[in-house]
Amino acid sequence: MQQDANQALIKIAGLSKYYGSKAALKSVDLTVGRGEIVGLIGPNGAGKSTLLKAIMGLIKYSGSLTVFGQEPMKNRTKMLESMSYIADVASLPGWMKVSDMLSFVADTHPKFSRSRADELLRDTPIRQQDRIDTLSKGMKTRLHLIAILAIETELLVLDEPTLGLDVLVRRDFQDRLVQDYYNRQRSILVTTHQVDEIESILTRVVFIKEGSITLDIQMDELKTRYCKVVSESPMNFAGLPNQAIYQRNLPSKVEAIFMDADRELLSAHGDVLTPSLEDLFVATNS
Ligand SMILES: Nc1ncnc2c1ncn2[C@@H]1O[C@H](COP(=O)(O)OP(=O)(O)OP(=O)(O)O)[C@@H](O)[C@H]1O
Repeated sequence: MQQDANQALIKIAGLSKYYGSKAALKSVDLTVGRGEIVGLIGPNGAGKSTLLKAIMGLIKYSGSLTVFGQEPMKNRTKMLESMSYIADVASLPGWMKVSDMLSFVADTHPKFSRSRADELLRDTPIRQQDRIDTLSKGMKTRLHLIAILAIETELLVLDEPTLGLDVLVRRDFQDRLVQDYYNRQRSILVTTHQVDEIESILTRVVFIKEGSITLDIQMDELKTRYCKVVSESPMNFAGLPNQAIYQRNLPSKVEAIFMDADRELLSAHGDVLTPSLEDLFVATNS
């Protein structure tokens, strides 16, 4: 499924998903293009996993959804040749040895590189002869990520990929993702609650809340449109053309987040900084 460079890999319009009378997704529109690393960020129960499952053709939905121009539920096998997915619950066969599991993936996935997997594995304490059920929870997740990283697909869909991993391994995984992205022009759609850690590798962020997308913005644009004012004394923004979208009063300082505000006017009130993704997430979900 080779596509031309400008074609959207994922195209979603008016996507809704109901569980009984409960709406998990409400008319979601989202397009993911080639070379993008998109972070799908939202509070618990926002609909992130549901959206990824729809993209993977694992659940029924209403609305329009194509991946590589195909409907996932109808062309799942073909679609999986060009994309890889890791769910938030790692499920590897515990009775297998690591080497057998990698051989199994090699036999079943045409784009799996066994030599790449072996190379990645050498940087970990996991040995080829280890039985999977003797590995710690974090090591199992790590093995799963290695298997996924060694599949050379154009699109990676990752649901909470680093859950349960220590900070060193999380950082290593993110660095490898970026290397792959720059080297191979892959696209990545990733959900995570580790907002602050993922921030540096994203090109775009999508906030989702109660089944609806509340913000969809390139990281560069986010840095120019939003700012954070920090002051050690109480701030009074009365009279400013833009009011803060969020204010946090701490014992030692006051922080306020603004959108499309005049930074020069704000500088009279405190230090004007670029908000972190976490700041923005809290501001838009409070
Ligand atoms: N199989 C299901 N049956 C009924 N309701 C479901 C099912 N799966 C998800 N939901 C509901 O749909 C909503 C969205 O769930 P989803 O798992 O997509 O959230 P999420 O953003 O991934 O949350 P988290 O960050 O906690 O993993 C929630 O209200 C959830 O209870």
